[in-house]
Amino acid sequence: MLLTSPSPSPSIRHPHRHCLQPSPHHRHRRVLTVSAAVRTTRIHRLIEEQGAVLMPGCYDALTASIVQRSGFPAAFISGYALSASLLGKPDFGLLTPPEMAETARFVCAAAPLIPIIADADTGGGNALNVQRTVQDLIAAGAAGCFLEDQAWPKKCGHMRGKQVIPAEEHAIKIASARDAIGNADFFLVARTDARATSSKTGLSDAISRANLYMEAGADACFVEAPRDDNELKEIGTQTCGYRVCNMLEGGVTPLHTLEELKAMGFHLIVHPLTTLYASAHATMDVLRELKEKGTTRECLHKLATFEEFNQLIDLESWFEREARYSKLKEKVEVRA
Ligand SMILES: C[C@](O)(C(=O)O)[C@H](CC(=O)O)C(=O)O
Ligand SMILES: [Mg+2]
Repeated sequence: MLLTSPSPSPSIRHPHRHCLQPSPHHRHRRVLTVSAAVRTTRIHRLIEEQGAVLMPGCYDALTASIVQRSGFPAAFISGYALSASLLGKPDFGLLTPPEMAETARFVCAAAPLIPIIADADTGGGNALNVQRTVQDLIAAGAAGCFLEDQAWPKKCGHMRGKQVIPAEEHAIKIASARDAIGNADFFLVARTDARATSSKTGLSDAISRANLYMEAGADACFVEAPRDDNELKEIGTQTCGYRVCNMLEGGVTPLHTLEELKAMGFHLIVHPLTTLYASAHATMDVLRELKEKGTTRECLHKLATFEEFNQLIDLESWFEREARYSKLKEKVEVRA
């Protein structure tokens, strides 16, 4: 045993946690084994209650607050969407972990009622960088993170030209993330991008990596970019632990409903780019019209109204607060 994690607090056991049967997909050398005791976090509890959890992506306080108000039980801060919204750049390894942690602080404060998982990309370097990244996300209020095995600089999982680091190296990063988490309420998703590295062996390599990362201490695994339903089903039966599925509109994986994916064995269903694409589409549409016609008079139905938007950001509660402190000021002035 190379590394062990601190003993987690005793908690509920669940059937998906470990592969009890040796599987052909356990072909990587076991470099480390962490404690098999079971952890529980907000995300574990949600999965146990709902079976499968639908998690839209967000990229700022406003989108996070809309996700919460729309009644979703959890959200995901997408690296792709943050790279686009903060930098105006593609998901090409340009976004840094401190930028993600800083955004996570605003996002988590804006949607305090739901757990929010942040995209940690590759963790910013080796096992030590991973620990700083994880601790910054915990301090920001995030409920978990995705940590992927791409080589830096990484790329969006559905783009060409991705490379992965050796499986054992990523397993060590997962174990170091587990150590950094300690007893914090933080859910660790190990992602592998190995499916894209070979059309012949990519899927089985990805599955075997996912299982190795589960042994190293992840709470869930995420095989990125399966190509069809057969691949989804194979991942849903051959990987251990809870499973993440990524529903990217326009990506390489067919889109499915929550219920369909639940039946295939998935537990966290992420729609990372739905809010980003919806707002980009709506903005382009309305600006095209403004440019053409010189006014928005005829497309007001495409915009939130002044009242709607003020409601969204809870304006009334700020007027109430203002009034409360004005009254207090009057009282203080009368006494003086
Ligand atoms: C999930 C993801 O990591 C993200 O940053 O949102 C991206 C987006 C996507 O392509 O779906 C990824 O998969 O790399
Ligand atoms: Mg990402």
